[in-house]
Amino acid sequence: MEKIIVHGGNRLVGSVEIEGAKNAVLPILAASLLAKEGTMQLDSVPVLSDVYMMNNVLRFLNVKVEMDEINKTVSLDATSKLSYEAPFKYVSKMRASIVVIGPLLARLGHAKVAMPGGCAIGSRPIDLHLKGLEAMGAVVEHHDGYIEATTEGLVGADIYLDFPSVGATENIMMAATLAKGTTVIENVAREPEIVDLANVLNKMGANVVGAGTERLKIVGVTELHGTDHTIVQDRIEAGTFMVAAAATNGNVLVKNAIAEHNRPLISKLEEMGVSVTEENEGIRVIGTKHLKPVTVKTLPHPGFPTDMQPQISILQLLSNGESVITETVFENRFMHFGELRRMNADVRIEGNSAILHGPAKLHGAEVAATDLRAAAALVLAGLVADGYTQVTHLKYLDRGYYHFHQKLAALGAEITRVNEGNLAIKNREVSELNN
Ligand SMILES: CC(=O)N[C@H]1[C@@H](OP(=O)(O)OP(=O)(O)OC[C@H]2O[C@@H](n3ccc(=O)[nH]c3=O)[C@H](O)[C@@H]2O)O[C@H](CO)[C@@H](O)[C@@H]1O
Ligand SMILES: C=C(OP(=O)(O)O)C(=O)O
Repeated sequence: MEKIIVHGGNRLVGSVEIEGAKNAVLPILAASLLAKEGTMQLDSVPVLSDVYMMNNVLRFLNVKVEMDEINKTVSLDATSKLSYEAPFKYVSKMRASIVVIGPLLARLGHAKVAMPGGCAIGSRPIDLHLKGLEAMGAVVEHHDGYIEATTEGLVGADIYLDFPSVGATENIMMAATLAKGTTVIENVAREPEIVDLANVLNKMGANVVGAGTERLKIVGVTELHGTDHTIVQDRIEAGTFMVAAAATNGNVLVKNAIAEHNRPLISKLEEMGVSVTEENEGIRVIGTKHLKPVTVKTLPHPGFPTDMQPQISILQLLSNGESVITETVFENRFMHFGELRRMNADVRIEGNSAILHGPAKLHGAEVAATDLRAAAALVLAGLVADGYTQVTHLKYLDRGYYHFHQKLAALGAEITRVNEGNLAIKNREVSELNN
């Protein structure tokens, strides 16, 4: 079984490059379906399993997709006759593929997409996506595990989202670009990835105003075309390295990180006593030996991101006293605490809050990643634990982090990724692990 093996105790020092954002590139790849003319040329595309998966969904829909992993580019040509059906085989592997439904409906008037189902962190329904599409005139049917939406032509509508869902905002925004008339969506998600998608759509010829605010106005146009775009930087990957620096009492420059996108995290790090400074080249994080406990509550942007909750919980465990973390976005995003208890973490769960007692003396153990950010958090815990930590179930990590252990190793971590039985395991590690 593949695993990451970390020997804790090293300070992280140096600088680290951050990739383009997974959560921006996935809907932007789906947006290529809207381009009747020309090709899309994307730069700063992160080399992640989720990107391969989305590329396969698009290929199945008859988009020509070429990815260059070395240069981190993807070109997409959706000018041929497209198919309207995204089957279970692909959709079941990645929830985010549900964002093809809005563009397919807008371009073809027909979309048939397998139900994405729930996943580890919560049930994740798509009722808000569908309500928005129905308000624009789509007829939605559920049968045999599929959602089938059809329309004679989408029309602009006034839509209010009960919750500022990222995926629903993206799906409805993309559908509205080719609808007849004006669509106004209120209480929309305001994440930087929504802004990146709106920027791409406008470059493709759409008329989207208000991205980054609570209200989006989209005036429908008749046709969209391909464009060039550089994917916005991944604030969650940047945040993960900021936490890694703070946890190891290190000194790390997170290159080109955008402070504006990470305000809630920066504010919490400063409250804990960590030094965070904006430099010309990025954000420098310098740790402290005496982390202060803090209270954290996850919220839609610009609140504290749920995708940073498992990672910051490691800092809370290391801080001196009682910290609380409350998860309000997903109902089942505390699974990493079960694994962290194996490493001697003192955590009590009360409803949607976790009460953490520090400073924890974490011990190395064999732990299993339960989802993407849990995987990152367990590796971070390993960086500060006594002895060796082995993290398994790395398919989750690969959904969202490129060269994670290599980047940590370059900063000074003692970390390796191995296949059990692979000769790449250093003899010293093997003998110590057997003891
Ligand atoms: C690929 C991508 O961009 N993923 C991000 C996106 O996921 P995703 O777009 O799935 O997240 P949403 O913002 O839609 O979900 C937030 C909450 O709303 C609920 N909900 C959502 C839609 C709906 O129709 N009905 C409903 O009840 C969900 O169950 C969840 O509890 O935003 C999340 C919240 O910031 C992030 O954690 C994910 O990393
Ligand atoms: C939950 C996440 O992603 P997804 O919505 O793709 O599952 C994440 O990026 O932490």
